[in-house]
Amino acid sequence: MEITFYKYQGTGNDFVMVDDRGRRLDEKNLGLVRQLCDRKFGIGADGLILIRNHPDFDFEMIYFNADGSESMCGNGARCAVAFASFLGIISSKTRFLAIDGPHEALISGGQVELLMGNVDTIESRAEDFFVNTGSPHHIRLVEDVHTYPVFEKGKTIRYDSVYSPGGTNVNFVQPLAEDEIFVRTYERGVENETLSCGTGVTAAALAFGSKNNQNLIKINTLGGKLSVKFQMGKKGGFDNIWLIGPAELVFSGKISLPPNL
Ligand SMILES: N[C@@H](CCC[C@H](N)C(=O)O)C(=O)O
Repeated sequence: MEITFYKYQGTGNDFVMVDDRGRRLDEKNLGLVRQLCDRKFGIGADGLILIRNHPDFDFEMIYFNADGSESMCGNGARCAVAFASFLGIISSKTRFLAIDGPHEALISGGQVELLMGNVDTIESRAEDFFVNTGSPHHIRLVEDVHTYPVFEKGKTIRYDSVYSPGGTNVNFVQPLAEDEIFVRTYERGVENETLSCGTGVTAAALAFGSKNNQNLIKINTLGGKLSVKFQMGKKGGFDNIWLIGPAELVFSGKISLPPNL
């Protein structure tokens, strides 16, 4: 079978996108997901995204990590909105469905503003924090994120028994100003550091912003800049959480799948 694919990136978090409105791909075929995301034997990406029709929404985003596991992906969702716009499914505004529920988004000049799900609470974990922003995120504040051993420490926390069996993503956050942070993330499902993680920087912004009483946080990642704005509720929750940043088509092509897939 031949598949037409589109490669997108959002602050260096990269995704293979497939217009699967014709339902040609079997989402249970994890071998296929891994093959497409493999950087040596496939196209190469942190994740695969299928765009499908949905009766109640503009489209549905199905997201897979490179290892075939499913989760919510903030950067992937921003790229999916850019892809849906490219395909002519949406214009400047959309309402779509992801694994964690409905989302809204705005797109203009390559920037996508994504409304994230509400967050009820930030949990303390000794000196660290845990926040679920559609996917699970452990947050640790560090003094110098550039020299921090993100892979080694991230992998250890990702497999900590407190997060078993699902595991967690792990974010290391260096404060730069009272409203600005640098974030590096070890992502489960990629099992490595990625250049940026949208749900991760959102979790980091909520934890950092609530500590500093700021509701608009500038974010730096290895792959570029994002921002997160939100409202803090009286009961320790957060709503109106927007993840804002660029999403870009890098290239497109066709791939012939081996017969065993
Ligand atoms: N890169 C993503 C997060 C993808 C999901 C994560 N790896 C998980 O398994 O929870 C983002 O931009 O949010």
